Amino acid sequence: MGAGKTKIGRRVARSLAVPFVDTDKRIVAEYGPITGIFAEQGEPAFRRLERDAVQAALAEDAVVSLGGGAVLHPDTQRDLADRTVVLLTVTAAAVAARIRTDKRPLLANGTGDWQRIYDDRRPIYERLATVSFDTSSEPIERIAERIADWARGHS
Ligand SMILES: Nc1ncnc2c1ncn2[C@@H]1O[C@H](COP(=O)(O)OP(=O)(O)OP(=O)(O)O)[C@@H](O)[C@H]1O
Ligand SMILES: O=C(O)C1=C[C@@H](O)[C@@H](O)[C@H](O)C1
Ligand SMILES: [Mg+2]
Repeated sequence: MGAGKTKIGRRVARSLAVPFVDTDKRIVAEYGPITGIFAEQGEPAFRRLERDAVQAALAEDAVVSLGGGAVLHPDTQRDLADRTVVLLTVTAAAVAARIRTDKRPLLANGTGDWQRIYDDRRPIYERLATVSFDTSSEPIERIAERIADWARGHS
């Protein structure tokens, strides 16, 4: 969470001249704020909606930014196994300055939870990643350009 998937993903897509899809934004557009979905229906319900959004997005020819927990779904793990997956990492110190916790229900108790969640998920993120970029200390535009350059060389 807060690594820059949405902001950097959008710029990577623009640089590669392909469409951009953010699965969180699609869910919000259809069902309203994520905090409300978590509060009213619970996390498992959110994960089901998210899985549907991810499946639809991965059928498109696009740069897709996933929600931070999308990879928890086993079907998404399977789908990503043969895709180009860019892992964005960030240090706890850098993310503390970025995250507005009120928009992220899983961080309602503060950024201390961020590290715990990251540590829990790290093996999944790293297993699925084709390549990894750290976003802690460079501007968004610069990181996006490095990723787009990598992608052009990779395909
Ligand atoms: N390299 C960067 N340098 C400084 N600020 C950044 C950088 N990347 C992202 N940010 C800022 O951090 C915040 C979170 O970025 P963004 O929403 O893109 O993260 P995310 O990975 O999509 O998070 P989530 O998992 O919650 O969807 C934004 O306010 C963004 O402007
Ligand atoms: O890391 C997570 O589990 C989440 C990250 C966000 O992108 C949203 O999908 C939601 O707040 C849950
Ligand atoms: Mg995002």
